[in-house]
Amino acid sequence: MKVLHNMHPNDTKHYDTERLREAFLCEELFQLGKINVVYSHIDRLVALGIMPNSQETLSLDEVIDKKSFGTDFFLQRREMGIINLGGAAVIDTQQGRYTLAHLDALYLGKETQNISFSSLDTQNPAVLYGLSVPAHHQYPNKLIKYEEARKVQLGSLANANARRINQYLHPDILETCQLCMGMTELEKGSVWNTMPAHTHERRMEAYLYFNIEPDQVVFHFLGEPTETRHIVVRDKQLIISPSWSIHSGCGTKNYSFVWGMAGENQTFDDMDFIAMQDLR
Ligand SMILES: O=C(O)C(=O)C[C@H](O)C(=O)CO
Ligand SMILES: [Zn+2]
Repeated sequence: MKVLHNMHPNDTKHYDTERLREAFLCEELFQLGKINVVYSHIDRLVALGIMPNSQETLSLDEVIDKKSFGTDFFLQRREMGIINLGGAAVIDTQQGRYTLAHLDALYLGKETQNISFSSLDTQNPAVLYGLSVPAHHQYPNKLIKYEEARKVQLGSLANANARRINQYLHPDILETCQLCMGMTELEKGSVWNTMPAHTHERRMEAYLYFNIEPDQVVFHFLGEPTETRHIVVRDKQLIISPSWSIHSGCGTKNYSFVWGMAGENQTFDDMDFIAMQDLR
């Protein structure tokens, strides 16, 4: 399990490229036949990269032992959201079986047990991206199909930021303790996400970029609004963004990303927008 620590904005100003990448970026979350786990001390968010091949089932309990989390099983005191970025997947739990097509999502509430993952298509393995945070109430498990996610259209082609936000774990769709999760798709010809940039003091955020071709990159912008830095991000790489940091990106071509938030509130619009003239 990879562990990422908190960073202070005053320290971050002095980071060079390597140190920035170490603190904010996870380069290799997905490996065929494996479950990879990243533990961030920011709001105790855990990111999981789960890529079962069609021959074997991957069991969460085999990767996350009692010692790592101090509980009898992973979701004993946690909740989790999963979005499938690959081929069809089956997720089995003691409470039920769920089939996820490409871009479907699943919410697993506190106390869900015996979780395992398999791919249905030999040619096209499932690519399951999970986020988990502490939870103190049990809400029911729920499958959210891509079509059922709440759709919000933002930006314009003229500003190179036309994009669709798909909100899966959102208070209008289902109740969760704190986890919010969704996926943003940029239209062809649009390259900017989340600009004008914002922060939200009450929530941290994680961005998992995908649909980036091998010869393309996204420049992800982070830092305090007056002390911005960038990290070059490639396909299926993860950025962890503390609440004091902007989180925005500009690609060399259109791309998509999964965002997830945890913290004090679930009010999506509770953002402090940065005026363009204040960005530095
Ligand atoms: O493209 C966007 O804008 C986003 O996807 C914004 C994120 O959802 C976000 O930053 C929510 O706070
Ligand atoms: Zn945000």
